[in-house]
Amino acid sequence: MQKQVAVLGAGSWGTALSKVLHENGYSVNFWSRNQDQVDEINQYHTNKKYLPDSVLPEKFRATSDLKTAIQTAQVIIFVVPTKAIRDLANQVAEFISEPKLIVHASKGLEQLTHKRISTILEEEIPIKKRTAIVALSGPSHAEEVMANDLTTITAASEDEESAKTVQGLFINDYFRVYTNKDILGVEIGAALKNIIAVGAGAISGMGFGDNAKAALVTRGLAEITRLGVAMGADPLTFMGLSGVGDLIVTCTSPHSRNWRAGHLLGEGQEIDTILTEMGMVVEGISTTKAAFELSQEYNIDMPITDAIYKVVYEDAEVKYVILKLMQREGKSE
Ligand SMILES: NC(=O)C1=CN([C@@H]2O[C@H](COP(=O)(O)OP(=O)(O)OC[C@H]3O[C@@H](n4cnc5c(N)ncnc54)[C@H](OP(=O)(O)O)[C@@H]3O)[C@@H](O)[C@H]2O)C=CC1
Ligand SMILES: O=C(CO)COP(=O)(O)O
Repeated sequence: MQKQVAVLGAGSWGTALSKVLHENGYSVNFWSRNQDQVDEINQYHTNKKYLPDSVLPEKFRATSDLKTAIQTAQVIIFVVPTKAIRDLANQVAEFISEPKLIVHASKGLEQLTHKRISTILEEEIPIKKRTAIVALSGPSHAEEVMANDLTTITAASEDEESAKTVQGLFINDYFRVYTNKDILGVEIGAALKNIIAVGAGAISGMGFGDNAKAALVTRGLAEITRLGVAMGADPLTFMGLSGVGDLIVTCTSPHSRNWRAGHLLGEGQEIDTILTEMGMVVEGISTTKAAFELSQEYNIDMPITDAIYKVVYEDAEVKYVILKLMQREGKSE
């Protein structure tokens, strides 16, 4: 029997992933909570708010009926902002009558609990209602996937067979999927790279150049790895797609909302204004607080996260904290 896949969340990434699945021949229950958006997708084949320059395949359909989307699917993919995952998972669990493969493609840490997304899903979807949990992550701007630009990504799970199932769902000539057993490392890399991307945008907004960008990416990778390893991740995971790969893509591209938010911060705008005007999720802002608190809990030195925290949560001037980073005592690499 051909698999039916529910994709929950019709922002830019949910739309792009649904398009890949549709092109791979799967039946996609593409769910949005917004009926106007569902009507736009079904009638005009566009999703103007989130992907203004893209056109969707003509036969592609969306729905606002969550219950049917869940009940007719064998695989359920969550692609909503991290802060929406717990509540949505709780609703979804109500509709599950037989075990489903649970996947998520979101990148963040729950702000209050500091929990990873797979942990939230484990807590909200009872074990008898799921076969496994897989995280799908890697360097992948939705806009480029919509244009069939070449993309690589990783499917991470403690259950290797389920990771391979997800690999099989998505892999095609322009979208290459690897598997990885270290879901903890993959989720930590995915969440924390957004903080470094805010920093990369900020130094660009302040007018600094490529040397500064390279410094931030490299030292950002070092601090992400330090925390990830302390939490139990394999250090090599951070050399992969969800570590250095995603750092490169988000720290060097105006496609990245995290980079764009940082750029505006660097130009001197206020964070609240930036987030209101952006109208899309900027995960790095809430993850900064969770990562800052985790760095204290694990007693890990994370100077870049600390700097961004001071700007976003303590109103420090961005120029001041970036220059302070350079004035720290000399260290061994
Ligand atoms: N964009 C990208 O290129 C990539 C994004 N990601 C990750 O994917 C996740 C989603 O990002 P993205 O699609 O870009 O986000 P967007 O901001 O583009 O869209 C968010 C979507 O989630 C929906 N949503 C928000 N809150 C809720 C809720 N409480 N219940 C149901 N639906 C909700 C929004 O609906 P509404 O319009 O009604 O508010 C919207 O459809 C993030 O964690 C991001 O880091 C990962 C890889 C690439
Ligand atoms: O995660 C992404 C690309 O891999 C998208 O990053 P932004 O959320 O910053 O746009």
